[in-house]
Amino acid sequence: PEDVKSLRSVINPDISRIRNIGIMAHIDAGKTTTTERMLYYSGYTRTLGDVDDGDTVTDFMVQERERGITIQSAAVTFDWKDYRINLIDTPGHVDFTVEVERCLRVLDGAVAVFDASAGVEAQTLTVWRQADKHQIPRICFLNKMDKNGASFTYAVESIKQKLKTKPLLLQLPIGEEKTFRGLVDVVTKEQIIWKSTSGLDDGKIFERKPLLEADDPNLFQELQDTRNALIEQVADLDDEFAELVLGEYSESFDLLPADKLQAAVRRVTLARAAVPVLCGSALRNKGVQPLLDAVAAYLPAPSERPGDALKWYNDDLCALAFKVLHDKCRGPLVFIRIYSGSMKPQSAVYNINKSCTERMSRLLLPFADQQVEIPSLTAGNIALAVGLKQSATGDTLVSSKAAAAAAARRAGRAAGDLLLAGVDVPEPVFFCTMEPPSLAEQQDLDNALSCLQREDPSLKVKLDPDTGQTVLCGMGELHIEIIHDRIKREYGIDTYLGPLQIAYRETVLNTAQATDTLDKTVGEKRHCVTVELEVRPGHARLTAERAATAPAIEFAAGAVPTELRGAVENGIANSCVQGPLLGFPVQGIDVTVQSLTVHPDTSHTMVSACVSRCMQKALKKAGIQILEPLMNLEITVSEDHLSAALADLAQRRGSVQEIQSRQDNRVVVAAVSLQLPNS
Ligand SMILES: Nc1nc2c(ncn2[C@@H]2O[C@H](COP(=O)(O)OP(=O)(O)OP(=O)(O)O)[C@@H](O)[C@H]2O)c(=O)[nH]1
Repeated sequence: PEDVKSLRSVINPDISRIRNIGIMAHIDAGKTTTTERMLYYSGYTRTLGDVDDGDTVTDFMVQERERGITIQSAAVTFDWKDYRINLIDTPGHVDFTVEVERCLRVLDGAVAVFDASAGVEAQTLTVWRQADKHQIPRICFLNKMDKNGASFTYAVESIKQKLKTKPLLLQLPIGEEKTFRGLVDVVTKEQIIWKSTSGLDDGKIFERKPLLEADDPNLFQELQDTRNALIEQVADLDDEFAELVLGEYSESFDLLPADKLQAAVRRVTLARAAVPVLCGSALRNKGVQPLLDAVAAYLPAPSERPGDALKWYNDDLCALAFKVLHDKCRGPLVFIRIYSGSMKPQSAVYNINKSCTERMSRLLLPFADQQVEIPSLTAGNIALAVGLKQSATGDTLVSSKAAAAAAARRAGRAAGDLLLAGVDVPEPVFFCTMEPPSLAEQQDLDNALSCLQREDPSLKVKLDPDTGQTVLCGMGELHIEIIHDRIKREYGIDTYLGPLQIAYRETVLNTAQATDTLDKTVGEKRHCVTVELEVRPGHARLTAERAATAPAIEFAAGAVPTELRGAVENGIANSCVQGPLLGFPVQGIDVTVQSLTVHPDTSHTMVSACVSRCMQKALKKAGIQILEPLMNLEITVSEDHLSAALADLAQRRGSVQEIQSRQDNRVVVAAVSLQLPNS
């Protein structure tokens, strides 16, 4: 049909016209619905997809359609007016924060979507902090203005309080809840009303006209007040604008041209001094087009973002692989963000992380639900490369080894240091065994798991040394379930999952000393070691950084010759792999090696073995404590259910940190040790 935009429009738009943005939100705030509407209004999809029917473009994995939540973040490209928008759909579930983090690295800006009846919720706070860390300018979209309980004022206040940011009100809603029907544009002083045409109510048609006092005196007054406050707020944050306001327009803000205000709001947003706030209802098809205008107007182009790649590489290629998908027919598809230079199909790239050269066959643009083959792509863009076999999520790609060396010289660093990003992966908290239906399928299973690990660095796969079974370690129950599901659907292996277990840790309660001697003659040689050591609770035991780290080791003065330190450290590390109580890793301990006596013929392996055995003794004597993973949670309940929720928390040994009020509801902020679903 003709009304679907030609997908072969501009391939390489001017960099100032590119917007690489993400949508971040609490689960169920309406991210998917908003994305769908964006694609629809920009002309790339013919029908309005509906999440509830499981028929959307971005939620393309089968499991996602069934579960109705977004797991894999997919990049989608579309054009809005003269802008190329690359949208990276970030997941909202807490099991997938690693995915969120990875996507944030390639974004230049973000839209935070909120449920206007709930304000800022827990997951948004987490993602918001991650975006702070990556210095990403944002705009806020208060969605669900049509919903019962929706409140613009409440949501704005919650943004101010919880996100500790300065909201810039660029719009006001016309009506609220059932009566929500349009917006006031505070910058241009216009009203935007969506027309209910008979039949198709898809929100494509709306009217924009100046809001006059006669239209609605109260709303008009509200607009005046909000606009004056906005102007003062922006003048406070931007000197150039302050000069203008204090000079030419000091008599009347009314005459201040919209484009001057807009330019100042843009500067303030890019400087991350404040955050524009817009509102609407994606489901009711209201507010999405102005949101797209705001993305173009206020969020940065790739060239407006800080970064060293351009400085290092000049016009040479420098790109980041930020996502790997495995496609049945085409093999691995690697999503790539280009920071400098350009890319061509049928060309070689050098992967700095893997120190290898690879060839890509084709280059695709992920236009809405179609992938369009392209002849080249320049800096600032996002593409899909076909044919890269080694590159994994987080790898840096450049044109050649020589180019990497040249860039390293310019940066005054080693080539291996010029990586764009490493992804910090938190320690997994759940694990379980996975078995193929027959031994013959073990190899296929291993292959499937290694593909999945390339896509998802938060999935860990181990071999149980005692049973030889494959063990999956993941971020949550849902994470492991989805991996299981994908192995069945995508690789055709119906695996058996053992019971889910929690990845506990062991630590010591007290200080204890132990000595041990190992005396063994192997062949001609006598190996003889005596060690004396002390273990005690690590002094930084309870801080988060320390939590996952290896023991801190000290050597008493003169006790251990330098050439044997490695062997002693190995012995200590080995003893911490499996704690003496339940066999979980030992962490949060300090060790002092007080003395070591070694017969001249003794091998390093024997030294390690003796130290390890001595450690086990000391650990047992020191008394072992099990550490449980803790989960922070937020429970929203009505007043009537508060006591029941608190009782349930108490039963689970949860600790309540705070009870807040949110409109008519109460919000319990608590920490609970992670428990198995049916325990
Ligand atoms: N009343 C109302 N409901 C909405 C609106 N937008 C979305 N919803 C509903 O909210 C629910 C969640 O919407 P989604 O778009 O799936 O939300 P999401 O943030 O993508 O959810 P996850 O992918 O699971 O994180 C669906 O039932 C939508 O129909 C809105 O503007 N108003």
